[in-house]
Amino acid sequence: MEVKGRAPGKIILAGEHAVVHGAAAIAASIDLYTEVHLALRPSGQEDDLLEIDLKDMKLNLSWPCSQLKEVLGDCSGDTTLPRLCTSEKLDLLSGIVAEKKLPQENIQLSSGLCAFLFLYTSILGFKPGKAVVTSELPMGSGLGSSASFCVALSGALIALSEKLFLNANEKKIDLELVSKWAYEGERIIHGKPSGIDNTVSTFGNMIKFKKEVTKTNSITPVNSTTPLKMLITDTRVGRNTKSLVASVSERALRHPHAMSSIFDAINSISDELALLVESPAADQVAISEKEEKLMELMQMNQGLLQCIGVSHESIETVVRTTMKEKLVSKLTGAGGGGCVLTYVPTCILPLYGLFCPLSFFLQSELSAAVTENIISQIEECGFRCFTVEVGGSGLQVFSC
Ligand SMILES: Nc1ncnc2c1ncn2[C@@H]1O[C@H](COP(=O)(O)OP(=O)(O)O)[C@@H](O)[C@H]1O
Ligand SMILES: C[C@@](O)(CCOP(=O)(O)O)CC(=O)O
Ligand SMILES: [Mg+2]
Repeated sequence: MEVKGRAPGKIILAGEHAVVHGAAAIAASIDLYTEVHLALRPSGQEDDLLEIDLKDMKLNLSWPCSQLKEVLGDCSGDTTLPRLCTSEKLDLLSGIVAEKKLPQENIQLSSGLCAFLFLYTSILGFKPGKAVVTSELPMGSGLGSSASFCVALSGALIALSEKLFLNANEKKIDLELVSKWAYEGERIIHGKPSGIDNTVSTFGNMIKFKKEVTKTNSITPVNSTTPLKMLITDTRVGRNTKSLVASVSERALRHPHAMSSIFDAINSISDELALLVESPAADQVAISEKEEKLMELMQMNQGLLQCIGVSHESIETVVRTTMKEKLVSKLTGAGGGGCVLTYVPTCILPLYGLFCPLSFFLQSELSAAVTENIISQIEECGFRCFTVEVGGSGLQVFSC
């Protein structure tokens, strides 16, 4: 039996990092995906391998299931109750991955491979199988590649374990369950994730997310009344979410009152942004007012992200370059390099202090010209720009 899981990456419009500390954040799925194709090997065959083929990295690794069983011990359990990977188990998994002596340029994949082995053996046990992984997302750059990998993989694993596509089984995939397993994978990669990335990758669209300690997380759909056009700049500066999240927590320990005020301010920005995105705007004047407010909120959020220490010279370069054209940018995801969002308003003229009741067609022509100009200036700095569709579908699982 073979299945394929496909899950999107994401952008965070407001609230990254603060969300780990209990503030609200707004995230939306984007139309860039990770796919995991999973096939079980027929039982009784000589090779009892568990194999992973990371196509984009041209990296193929395998482990005999008998060896995994010997090292990891019993992994069985109720698959409907996602389990935490204990630190003892993580040490065992890290040892198994370290034996493969990954080339230095791929060393950051170790945590992803530990997450793979943990999720596979926890959900399917030691059944021999093969996973083929491809992704359109730049890895480690703030667009949620780790979550989309964990969600696509968990979706495929649950579908296989529940034999979803066999014998006219009409049971639908349990998205809550997939998201919870993916969260356990994210924990291995991020250390202390909020859960926003696996949630938006699983369910898609745009959400307001707030982590709760004693009860279930609060997840509210945000229904945008206007399409949001985002330009993304990949600064190509590598960084690691786990260490950035840890550095913010350390700063919060050093300056608890100041940091908690910043998290509160970010919480208010997320609340306001969600209301704004959902508010109707009947005419060009209302639309342009709404867009200006949105840009102001993003600008304030970027300032606060700089305050908590997660901006970077490359991010500031993009912020300054777009500011020259009166557009606003903020980092997305963990920061420290990675990707930057630039909001491209539909009403460009009011930004230049001009108001003219131009037709929508002329406005969008102008907006395209301004965007092109900005892209060429940003790319001159050695960065890469692309646009994305915001708020599409979440996890999809297919039978192959
Ligand atoms: N397709 C993939 N295959 C294996 N591991 C992956 C894949 N995508 C992401 N990862 C893991 O996630 C890590 C990047 O996650 P992270 O630092 O959270 O950045 P982001 O989620 O923003 O891309 C990678 O270093 C790797 O360990
Ligand atoms: C910084 C954070 O808010 C988002 C991290 O996103 P990414 O892994 O950088 O795509 C962490 C989290 O919420 O888990
Ligand atoms: Mg991540």
